[in-house]
Amino acid sequence: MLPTMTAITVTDLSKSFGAVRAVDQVSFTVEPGTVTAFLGPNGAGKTTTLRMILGLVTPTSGTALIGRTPYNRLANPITKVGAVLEATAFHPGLSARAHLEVLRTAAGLDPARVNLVLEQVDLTQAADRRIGGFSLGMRQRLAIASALLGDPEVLILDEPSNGLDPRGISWLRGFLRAHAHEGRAVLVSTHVLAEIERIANRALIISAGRLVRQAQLTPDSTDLEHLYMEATS
Ligand SMILES: Nc1ncnc2c1ncn2[C@@H]1O[C@H](COP(=O)(O)OP(=O)(O)OP(=O)(O)O)[C@@H](O)[C@H]1O
Repeated sequence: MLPTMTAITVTDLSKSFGAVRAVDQVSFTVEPGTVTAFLGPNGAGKTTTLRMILGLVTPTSGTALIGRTPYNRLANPITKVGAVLEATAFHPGLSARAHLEVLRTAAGLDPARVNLVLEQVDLTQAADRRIGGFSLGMRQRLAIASALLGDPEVLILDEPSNGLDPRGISWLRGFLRAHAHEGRAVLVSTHVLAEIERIANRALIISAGRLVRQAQLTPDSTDLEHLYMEATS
């Protein structure tokens, strides 16, 4: 287990875009050592919530804390929180290794981290190729490698299995489970219920901006699809 444990605490978080109430009074915690699935229909407010936790969207009201600190006030955020968001932009002319090296240098991390995360996401063979030539799955692996670079205690992933092949999805599942077993907190937004059901300890279901269900999950007894359909009907 890690020496310092960090959780995510979201309290009465709301965000309006003009007349659209994208997130409405949402409160939840993500405990260390767990995988929490963040589920909900298209447009329910998942990405907006994750972006508020990461300080990329300013809440209309409410708070989102990493441990006891808002993301934007963390001393060296890359070492606390790793994030994979939708449609990550990379410089197409850089190699995967160069991209990671830029991040590593900016954050003052150990040079050995680059090879380590490349290995973790199985991109070592492609490390010196231009990102412009990468497939969607390879970009997704690079986004995950970037999130892992600072060896963070909290992982926030928006649709991380997007573009991954079956081997990649299986790897991701094992990886997220292992990450939580080490005492880290994992919050993962997904539409692939069958995938997340096998590894999540907890589900948060959001619909039309409101948190409509929180449930503990057990691998054998929970029918996540049923829970989801019921909560979002
Ligand atoms: N920058 C923005 N400006 C205006 N409206 C926005 C903005 N970002 C999100 N919204 C709106 O907020 C609502 C929630 O969107 P959000 O992207 O958080 O949903 P989501 O649950 O992540 O959806 P999906 O599963 O389709 O990715 C939607 O109605 C969306 O149109």
